[in-house]
Amino acid sequence: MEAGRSAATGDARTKAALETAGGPRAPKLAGAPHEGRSIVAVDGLVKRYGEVLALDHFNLRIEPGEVFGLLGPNGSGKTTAINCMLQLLTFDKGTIELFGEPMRPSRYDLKRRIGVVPQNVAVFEELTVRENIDYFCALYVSDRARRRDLVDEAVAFAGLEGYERFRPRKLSGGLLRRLNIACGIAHKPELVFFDEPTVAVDPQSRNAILEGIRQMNRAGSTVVYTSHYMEEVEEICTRLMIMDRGRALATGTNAELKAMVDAGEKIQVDVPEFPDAALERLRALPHVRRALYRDGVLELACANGTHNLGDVLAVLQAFGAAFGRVWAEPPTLNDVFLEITGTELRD
Ligand SMILES: Nc1ncnc2c1ncn2[C@@H]1O[C@H](COP(=O)(O)OP(=O)(O)OP(=O)(O)O)[C@@H](O)[C@H]1O
Repeated sequence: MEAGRSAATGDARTKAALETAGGPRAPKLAGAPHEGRSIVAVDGLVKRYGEVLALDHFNLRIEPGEVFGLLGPNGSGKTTAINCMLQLLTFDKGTIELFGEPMRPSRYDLKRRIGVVPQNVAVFEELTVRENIDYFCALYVSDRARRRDLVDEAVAFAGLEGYERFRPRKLSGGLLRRLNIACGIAHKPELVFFDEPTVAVDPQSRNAILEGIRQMNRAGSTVVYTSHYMEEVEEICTRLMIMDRGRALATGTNAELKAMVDAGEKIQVDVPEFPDAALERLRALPHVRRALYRDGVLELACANGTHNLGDVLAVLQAFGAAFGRVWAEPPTLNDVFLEITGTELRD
């Protein structure tokens, strides 16, 4: 699902935010305890939309301080999982605890500690950038002076200085996305859900968004980040889950996931001429799993290691084989996904 300018309405977010904040007059509550407990704990979650099984006994644990990635192709259940956790959707089975407490639609004390950046841009067209941020911040923070500071900080955080008096329709797609983020995080939540925040944004805005998320995390927020872009998840997430068809397929750090499967480093070398004996020597290297030579290209699949390329080039040199372009690719999360599901993660 792609966010678009046509989706720029504050109504959806207001509903979510009011639900989340419990309204402007919701009581200010002291932080509930969650020391020593997962900040997110989901067990056996089942969600059906009629015939469609969107979440199939889904389990999840996220610890305080993590940038946790939910990575899966379109339709794998990422948004459904988030919306269930936020109690914006009812579900058929399972339990959800946030901050160590059972999450319920009426738990405004928990909802106030959460920020949500929804997949579809949801801001008010008739309000300026600053008014939009202030509006959403006011759902959580009633003190005007405090709010002024928070809005200033959110404007700076999202790189929206100079645009504060603009209405959303005057903003580029990337700036609109940044406004969407500023509206979701101005109240400085402890736990923030970002649902595919970089879909359809330019590279500059994308980098600003990812850097902003890192900063929030350094300042103490736990982040849940959904994406179908594996490069982004690899870049910013401390741990991640690969999802498909409503199920958690694998969870771990980048390195742990790659170590779980047989995916190794791929090496290709352009070699105009290559003797069979050299190919045999390559195949005898302990970390080389497969070596093929065809159409002037040497293709190797190696176990993960640090000296793969050096060892391969040393064999080429020993046989006096002249070589051209050299290309090496470490294993990617796509390889992990491919190995588990038999299909590509990329759309
Ligand atoms: N309101 C709905 N009614 C019926 N089916 C739905 C609805 N929302 C989602 N689904 C279905 O539930 C499954 C999970 O969808 P969901 O949007 O949670 O996936 P996603 O991983 O967030 O995908 P995307 O990246 O496209 O947003 C899909 O098969 C989707 O078609």
